[in-house]
Amino acid sequence: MKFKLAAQDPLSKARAGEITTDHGTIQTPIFMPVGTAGTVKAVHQRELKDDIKAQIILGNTYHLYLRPGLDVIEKAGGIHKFNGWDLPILTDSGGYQVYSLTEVRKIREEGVTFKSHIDGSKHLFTPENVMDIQRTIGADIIMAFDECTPYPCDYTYARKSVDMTHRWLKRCIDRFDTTEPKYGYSQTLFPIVQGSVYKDLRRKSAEFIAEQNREGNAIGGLSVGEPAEEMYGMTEVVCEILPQDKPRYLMGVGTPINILENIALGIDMFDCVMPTRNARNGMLFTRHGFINIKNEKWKDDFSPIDPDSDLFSDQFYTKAYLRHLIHSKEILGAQIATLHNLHFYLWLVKEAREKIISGEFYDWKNKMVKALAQRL
Ligand SMILES: CO[C@@H]1O[C@H](CNc2nc3cc4c(=O)[nH]c(N)nc4cc3[nH]2)[C@H]2OC(C)(C)O[C@@H]12
Repeated sequence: MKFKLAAQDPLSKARAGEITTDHGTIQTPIFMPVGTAGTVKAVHQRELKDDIKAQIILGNTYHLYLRPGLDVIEKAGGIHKFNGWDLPILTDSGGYQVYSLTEVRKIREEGVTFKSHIDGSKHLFTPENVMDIQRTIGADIIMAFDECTPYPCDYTYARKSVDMTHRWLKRCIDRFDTTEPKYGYSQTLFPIVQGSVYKDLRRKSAEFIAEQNREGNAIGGLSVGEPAEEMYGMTEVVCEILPQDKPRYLMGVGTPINILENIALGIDMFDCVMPTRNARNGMLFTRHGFINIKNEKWKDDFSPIDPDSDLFSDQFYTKAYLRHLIHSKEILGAQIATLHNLHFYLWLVKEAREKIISGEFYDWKNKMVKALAQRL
């Protein structure tokens, strides 16, 4: 994997770049639609590629390991062959999902035992087997096995947690660097900075992660309920330490405003369930603010969903019709709203990239953040 910086904003830490993988290039800043179980919910791969112009999507080790299972994915020839997405894929390592999805789990030095949220079967994830699992799934970028420190947590817990995450990282690196890709294309391992909301722990973790000299670095333990200002404070501290010449991935972020503020702090890659999950509930993001399409006010509004958008379905369908579909929990409603939000998120990061290159990012970002906060 290669990363080339194209431009840096003179008034902020924002940068524009390009990541090259064996499945294609990624223009950064980039938003990565979440396709947890091998599908971005309610959207076809063709729509993702041609209409939304997604450049990379996410899969999840925990979900894919449980269902359809590694045997099916291996027989298919890896995740790209299985789901038909032939552009880059990134898989999260499962640590977070075990923490957010399962009741019964035990975290030990060896790893994490957990019961499947699907059938209650018992499993063990260790740094070593999570590397093997991600080799078998076959994503282009894979994440280290870490503990996403819960929020809030006291300093002692956070310090112990980040130390364990660092010991687990060494085990991930040892395993990853002594195994080969299974399907003939290269894979890259990203380590993950932890440290909760404690600046000294964040600095210590960022320094340790930077020392590993991997091809990209992630920031975890955020977007877990902390106030946005705390998130920005930790991102700022970590980006001062992570190397300039490697992409920085802020996991699980976020709202359109979170994304713009973190681009200004030096983040290159984002993922979040918000545009897909909230779409299914009728929350639409636009450049003029956000719309709760279920609101009475849209009942007989026959204007296009988004007149500013070049997306077919944003022009073809009306707000009144989409409101009806969402109220009726019609599948087409989820499809139209999801297409709209993902198209908007990809437009937003593309617009940010162009403003960084033209040197206009700082003023544009401040104007856009004000607009995005409006309820329409
Ligand atoms: C705003 O959406 C809710 O917030 C969560 C996203 N926030 C998030 N922070 C993360 C941190 C880590 C981490 O430290 N390590 C690893 N390996 N992966 C991670 C994944 C993460 N995602 C979504 O997760 C749920 C589905 C609970 O609600 C969404």
